[in-house]
Amino acid sequence: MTGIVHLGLGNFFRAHQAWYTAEANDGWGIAAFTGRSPHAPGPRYKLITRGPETDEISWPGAITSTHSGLDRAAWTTAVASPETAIVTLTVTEAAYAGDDVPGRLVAGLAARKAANTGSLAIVPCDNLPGNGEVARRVVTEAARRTDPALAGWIAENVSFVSTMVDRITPASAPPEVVTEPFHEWVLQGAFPAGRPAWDVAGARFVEDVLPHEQRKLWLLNGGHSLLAYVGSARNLTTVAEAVDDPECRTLLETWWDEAAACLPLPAEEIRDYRAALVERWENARIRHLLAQIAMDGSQKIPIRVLPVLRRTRERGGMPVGAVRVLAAWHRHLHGAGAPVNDAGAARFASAATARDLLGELDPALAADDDLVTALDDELRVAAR
Ligand SMILES: NC(=O)c1ccc[n+]([C@@H]2O[C@H](COP(=O)([O-])OP(=O)(O)OC[C@H]3O[C@@H](n4cnc5c(N)ncnc54)[C@H](O)[C@@H]3O)[C@@H](O)[C@H]2O)c1
Ligand SMILES: O=P(O)(O)OC[C@@H](O)[C@@H](O)[C@H](O)[C@H](O)CO
Repeated sequence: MTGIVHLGLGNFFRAHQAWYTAEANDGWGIAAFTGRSPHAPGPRYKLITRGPETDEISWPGAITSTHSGLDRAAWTTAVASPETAIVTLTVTEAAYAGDDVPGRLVAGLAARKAANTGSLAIVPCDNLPGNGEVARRVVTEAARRTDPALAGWIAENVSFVSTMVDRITPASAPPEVVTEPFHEWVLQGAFPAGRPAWDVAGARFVEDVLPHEQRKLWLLNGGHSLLAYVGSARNLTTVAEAVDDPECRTLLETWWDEAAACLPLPAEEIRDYRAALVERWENARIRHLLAQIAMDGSQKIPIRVLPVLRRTRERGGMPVGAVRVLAAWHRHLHGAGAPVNDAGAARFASAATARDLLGELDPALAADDDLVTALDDELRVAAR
């Protein structure tokens, strides 16, 4: 049995969802489609689980076939197959803002409706808050534009599962995938046609994924973005270098204090998570490039940094850590540190003042004079 169709055949998928499925070892397999590449690499890959001192090698075997994402016929056939119960996605944050991925999902679901092969679950695994709800919205809107009856069928037959996914997996040369020992997967939502026993490998199925998602997106991903912009401007190359740099570390702790104050979680859980993050990031045998994390900041800053900034302002505080991340990101867009690799950057880069930059992010923030002054001061410091 195949059971799972995946879109976005990248390293994270191989180290995470494909690994969990292999560990479940209960007969499920994955037909995996590349996101954009016309050439599909083979299904076999070597997974190097890289601890601080040793490597563990495995060859997870859950991927049963691979296909080019440009092969629309293979895609619609796979989604429509009566064997398929789940569609998983790793297509980057930016893809949810475009037309291509929603369009492909709609084409697959239209074929499934026509084949009368029943309900299924769509499981996005990108670092987006409420990724299931985001997928539901963009897919439903795309379906409504072409076929309102299909939108109705989707509402009745497709479950959009929201997930928090975590396993640091830097870019590496295929067929080798390097990942860390730590892994986490928290899922909220129904699987109307069944699922693998991913819980065997530690996945958790919860009623409310939100606090897990906020913990990860703000502390881990927000911390990553901070290190990427501040650290690369200080000529550092990797996360391990940046977390050991006193200036980056002080700012990171300031940001973490601000984010922690906004998290609906017990203090000791947050303290342990922060300590574990430092340990994970200090693993210098994982070469995680700041330049990779710096990519697509226009998609990442609004979800990793702004929620904490807004909440802190609502309580009357001044989030100095968040403000410094915004200033470092703006400076990055003007040439400091890692190269700019972000199709959505232009409008933020051309913001000439602190008020303009905040206005591009959220007009309500641009009306906050104290925040504008704080960011203005930081932009001046950063420009020196
Ligand atoms: N790498 C990690 O440590 C990690 C951890 C947690 C979550 N994630 C999530 O997984 C995503 C993929 O990470 P990765 O490390 O595998 O990256 P990757 O670059 O190896 O893979 C990205 C995949 O997305 C596809 N893609 C990109 N843009 C697309 C588009 N517009 N339309 C369709 N497909 C598109 C690519 O073709 C590729 O298959 C990340 O963006 C992130 O949201 C990654
Ligand atoms: O993968 P991205 O580009 O969304 O973000 C870069 C990193 O912050 C991210 O990959 C983390 O390493 C990952 O989310 C850890 O699970």
